[in-house]
Amino acid sequence: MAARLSVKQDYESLLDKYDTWLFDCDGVLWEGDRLIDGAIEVLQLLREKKKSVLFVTNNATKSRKSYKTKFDKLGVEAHVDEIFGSAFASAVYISSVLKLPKDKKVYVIGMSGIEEELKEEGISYIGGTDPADYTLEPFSLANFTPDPSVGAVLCGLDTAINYTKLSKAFQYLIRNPGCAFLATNEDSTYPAADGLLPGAGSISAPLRYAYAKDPISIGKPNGTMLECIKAKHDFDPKRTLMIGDRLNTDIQFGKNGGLDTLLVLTGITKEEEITGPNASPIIPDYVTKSLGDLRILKS
Ligand SMILES: C[C@H](OP(=O)(O)O)C(=O)O
Ligand SMILES: [Mg+2]
Repeated sequence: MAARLSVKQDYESLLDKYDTWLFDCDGVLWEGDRLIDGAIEVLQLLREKKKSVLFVTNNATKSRKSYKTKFDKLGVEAHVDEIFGSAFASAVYISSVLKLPKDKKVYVIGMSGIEEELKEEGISYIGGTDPADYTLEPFSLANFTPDPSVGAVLCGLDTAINYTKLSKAFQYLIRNPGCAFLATNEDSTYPAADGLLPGAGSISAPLRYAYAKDPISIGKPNGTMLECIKAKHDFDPKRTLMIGDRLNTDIQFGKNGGLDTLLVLTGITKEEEITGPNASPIIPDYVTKSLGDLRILKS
């Protein structure tokens, strides 16, 4: 059973036990552009205590650089090399694991975050935010000239998803058996400021249904993200805490990587998913209502 944190001593023992603190973003630090109450103070406190603070988000709509801008705007101290997004991890995967040849391209369903990270990694792409794909006109196969250099389809959260993008991605997959099918992440939902919206997994769902194959998913809970972090930061997994709001991504990610986990209830996971007859089998080590609860350490 997860330990419920409530009194100051509980939080003090976390401070003693963990040197590296990995933070999920949506639902932990913020909902959309609204900060979770107390998040700034808690992060400041951890830095004052010389803890290493890293941000690990499945949200691929932004690159690390754009996240830095968001952190700055919200008044939260963060540095680009502390930020790990699934757009970045996907670009690293394509170049280092898939080793997509330089003359090949990626067809992107997704937004500028993916494009910026692909560019940064020297990977060519088409689709994405290309205005030619922003159309509600019926898709015509007769008028479609596929780019023969497409060697991978990468699908992330795309708030302008349409039938043309899905059809092009599908064509690339079925025409070329060697074409890799990748997803930045598979979150079914996304915690926006005013409620839940479909997440990146809901964008790739029509494609995986049509293609009858699952994509390789890069983000949490899969290990690629942790590999990216390990490549840049030295940390002892036994003294590292993963803090998240979603059981099947954040908490499972921590478990897969041998990290302890803290669940907050300010995002996706609700109380009934961790207690009672319908509780999930994914059990975090600790639960607290909100990251802001750690402010008790200042009193
Ligand atoms: C919600 C999730 O972002 P995270 O919670 O990992 O920051 C996502 O955008 O799919
Ligand atoms: Mg989250």
